[in-house]
Amino acid sequence: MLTHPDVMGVEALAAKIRKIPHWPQDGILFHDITPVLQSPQYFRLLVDLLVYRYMNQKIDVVAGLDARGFIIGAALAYQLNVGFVPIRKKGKLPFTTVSESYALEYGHATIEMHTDALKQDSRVLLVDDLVATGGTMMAGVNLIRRMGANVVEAAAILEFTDLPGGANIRNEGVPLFTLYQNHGSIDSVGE
Ligand SMILES: O=P(O)(O)OC[C@H]1O[C@H](OP(=O)(O)OP(=O)(O)O)[C@H](O)[C@@H]1O
Ligand SMILES: Nc1ncnc2[nH]cnc12
Repeated sequence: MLTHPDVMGVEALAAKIRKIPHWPQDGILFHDITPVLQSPQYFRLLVDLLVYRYMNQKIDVVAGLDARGFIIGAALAYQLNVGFVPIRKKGKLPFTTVSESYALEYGHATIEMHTDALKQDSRVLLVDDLVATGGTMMAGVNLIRRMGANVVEAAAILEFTDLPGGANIRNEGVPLFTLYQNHGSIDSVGE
């Protein structure tokens, strides 16, 4: 039985996220979650915090966003004892798909989901690592809703408060949960 994970550990978990200035392009402060994943202690804390939040929410399936949402989402689905649905970048899924295009902080993208991935009215938990502009998360929400399923919550480790992504998602009536909020997607280092 899971005991309540140490919520005080969230600050330390967030501090494990490595910041890389000007990557992949000038002006972006890239938030790299690989140090969290590499740490047995913090990867477990991350998954346990989310398991604890959703274990009594009657989640039918976890959907994860390509690519970092796969890592967190798959671990979460396993612990919640539900299936996992990958929402992939365009051109990767072999069966018939539904797709959504959206704008990113740096560029544009299209994501896709298999047309048979979700049952009508199913209760879906959507997972990614972070919300910047919110374009990716919102596109995932739209795909799930277009398949007639419900987004119980969209969840991520981190939300950038200097971008309107999180607010935009909530304004669309989507419940969004982020473990940590941080002002800092735009790099001021060396400017
Ligand atoms: O809120 P947004 O502005 O949409 O940005 C957030 C998205 O950007 C990153 O993924 P990316 O598209 O870089 O793909 P990756 O996971 O394959 O690196 C991140 O993992 C989120 O999915
Ligand atoms: N600043 C950032 N760091 C990591 N991933 C991102 N995706 C969009 N913006 C990002």
